[in-house]
Amino acid sequence: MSVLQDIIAGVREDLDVRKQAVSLEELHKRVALAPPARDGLAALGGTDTARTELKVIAEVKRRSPSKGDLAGITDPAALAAQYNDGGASVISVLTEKRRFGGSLADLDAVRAAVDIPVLRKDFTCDPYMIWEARAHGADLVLLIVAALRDDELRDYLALTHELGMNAIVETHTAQEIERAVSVGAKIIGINVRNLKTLDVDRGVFAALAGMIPQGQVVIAESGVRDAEDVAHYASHGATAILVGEALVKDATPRERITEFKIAGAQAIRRGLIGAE
Ligand SMILES: O=P(O)(O)OC[C@@H](O)[C@@H](O)c1c[nH]c2ccccc12
Repeated sequence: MSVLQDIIAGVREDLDVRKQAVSLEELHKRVALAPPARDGLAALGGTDTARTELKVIAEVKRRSPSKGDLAGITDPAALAAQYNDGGASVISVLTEKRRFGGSLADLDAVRAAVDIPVLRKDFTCDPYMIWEARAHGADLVLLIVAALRDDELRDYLALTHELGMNAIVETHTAQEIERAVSVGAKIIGINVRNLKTLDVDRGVFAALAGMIPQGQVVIAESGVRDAEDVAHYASHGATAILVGEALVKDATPRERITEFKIAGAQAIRRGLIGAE
């Protein structure tokens, strides 16, 4: 079994427990009463024609299969507030429990702490999880192409939009990008972490980003360590970067995000001058 299949098997077991506790009908009611979703696509610059700044999606990430414990985040709300103050456009909250140490409680805490859009980052493998995300105040969900068939990808994307949310459609290969584009994904993430080996190869972004049609939001996911990595992704066409480890381990994440935003904007400006 691949790492991804293995993770999803655990996600399904945990999901069964939650389904017993809260029925889909109950979630429908909660969603009907929830305030409407915020516009995550606009927050990521999806409606801009010219890219002048690099957006940052800052992640609340406690643990990962490749690195183990990353940070003992005692107050996810306080961390999210720092991300917000530093200039993040979206906060990502990992809710997967077994490998990433996350929870819906983390999502709730972050949702209550910030006004910007929040991404529920999980291994979406059932429509229930999309309803659940919305019921807990999420504005975006993650759909991983490698984990879904085309019909599922289409259905889940449609449900996400019906609930007023946006999806980040995550890819790793040229073929997955083609699938994401063909189902009409507006926000496409390229995760440079190989799901089989868990190795990071930042060159993957540069190799694949050009395949994504103009006008789509392109997110560089994983492996941002410093301003140089940020500049690398920005100069190869990223609209946004998704950063976890580097921020949760930093003593001053607010300042770090600001630094990343400056590095990103500079790289974009250099690219524009170079293209003249
Ligand atoms: O901690 P990093 O290297 O900055 O990576 C963040 C993010 O890209 C990573 O957490 C991630 C990308 N796609 C995922 C899917 C599921 C879980 C986690 C992820």
